[in-house]
Amino acid sequence: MTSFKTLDDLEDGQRVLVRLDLNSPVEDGEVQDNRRFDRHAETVRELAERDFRVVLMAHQGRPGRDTFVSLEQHAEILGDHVGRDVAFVDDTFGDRAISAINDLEGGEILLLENTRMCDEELPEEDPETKAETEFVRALAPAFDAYVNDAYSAAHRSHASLVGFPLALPAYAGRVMETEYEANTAIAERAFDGEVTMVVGGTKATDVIDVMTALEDKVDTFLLGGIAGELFLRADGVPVGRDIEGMDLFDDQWEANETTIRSLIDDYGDQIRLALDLAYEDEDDERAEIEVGDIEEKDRAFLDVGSNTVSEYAATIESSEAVFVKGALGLFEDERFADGTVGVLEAISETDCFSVVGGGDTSRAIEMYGMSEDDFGHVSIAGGAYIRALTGERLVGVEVLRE
Ligand SMILES: Nc1ncnc2c1ncn2[C@@H]1O[C@H](COP(=O)(O)OP(=O)(O)O)[C@@H](O)[C@H]1O
Ligand SMILES: O=C(OP(=O)(O)O)[C@H](O)COP(=O)(O)O
Repeated sequence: MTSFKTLDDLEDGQRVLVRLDLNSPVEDGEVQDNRRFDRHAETVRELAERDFRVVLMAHQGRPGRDTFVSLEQHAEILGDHVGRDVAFVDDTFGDRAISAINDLEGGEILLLENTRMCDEELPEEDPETKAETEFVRALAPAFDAYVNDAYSAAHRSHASLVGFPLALPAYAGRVMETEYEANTAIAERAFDGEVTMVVGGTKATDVIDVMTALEDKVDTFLLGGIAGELFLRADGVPVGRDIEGMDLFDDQWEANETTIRSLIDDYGDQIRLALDLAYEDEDDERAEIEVGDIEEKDRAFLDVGSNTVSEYAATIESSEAVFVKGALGLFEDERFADGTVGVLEAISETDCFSVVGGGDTSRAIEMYGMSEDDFGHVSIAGGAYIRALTGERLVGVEVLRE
């Protein structure tokens, strides 16, 4: 279904430059292990086992932010996942990088420094301009082939993602292949039965964009999270009060009220809203209330209620395909995880085709002891996943296809 070349098309024994997305949370300067390392390790291991000289590029954070750090720690974490040494050189494309690349033997792995430490990486420019940068012109001649595995960064027109494919024969890595296929399935595949989409999380515009793009493809949207509350408010329920320190409702309501109302008017039959909601009572316990009994906007709701979970689970059970974007509640707090965990468990127990995306939502899978193997695909992409769902083409994928 794709027209890009994959690792199956690579001739053995070459010098390959591989772009990964190891962008990770950083706490007190310490890079946190996460599933991006685990997934990319498969591509890296395969290349090393096939005796390629493997040179890796990746980014971390953005200049000016606390998360903008060296990739030295990433080399160690990735090495643990690959089961082989991953050497590191603190240079992106200068003499030290070139010399470390030239010293590699077949089967050895080297990670270059954070691509965003190179001035030419970040400005969003077209692939032709990126291919002319000194970064690409200096590094490309040291390689026979370029592999892009960084699906989750493929919406960025940065040199390491779009410049090299014009300078070298270009291939998709295993993560790129799998993510592309799963995340475009909703737009490109025809399913025999019902297609259901669970939408929640904190960003109303993401939810609106997905619903607008997919109203022809999805039979039922199950709403929750902050986005679901904004739809309930449009439906006349007095909800949408922030918990202290958060500012999630009023600006989003102002910016999106008209669109939400017209979505309800146009596609009301496809949209299911919570029947009940959960909140924290005076004893700090989870309590629930039917939506019809809410009279005033006097408290923050942090999850959908148990009747909603049962209803949503029943819809999931009779679906042929289920896609998830966004959490149904504040699942990081165990008291308010029932909605998110309930729908994920329902998906994991049926044999429907399923894709779970969005960085935060997919974290709930391991937090609550579920297994990734029980889902069709768990995406490691955030922004790129949303773009794929809404039919937007990803520039990093397009250059590989060309
Ligand atoms: N009612 C709610 N109140 C506060 N936070 C919520 C609520 N519902 C969902 N969330 C939060 O939404 C986050 C996920 O939002 P978002 O970033 O939009 O989705 P994702 O990261 O899955 O793409 C979760 O971390 C969750 O805590
Ligand atoms: O983590 C990433 O995106 P995501 O947070 O949307 O999943 C990518 O590495 C892109 O990073 P960027 O959003 O700093 O360009």
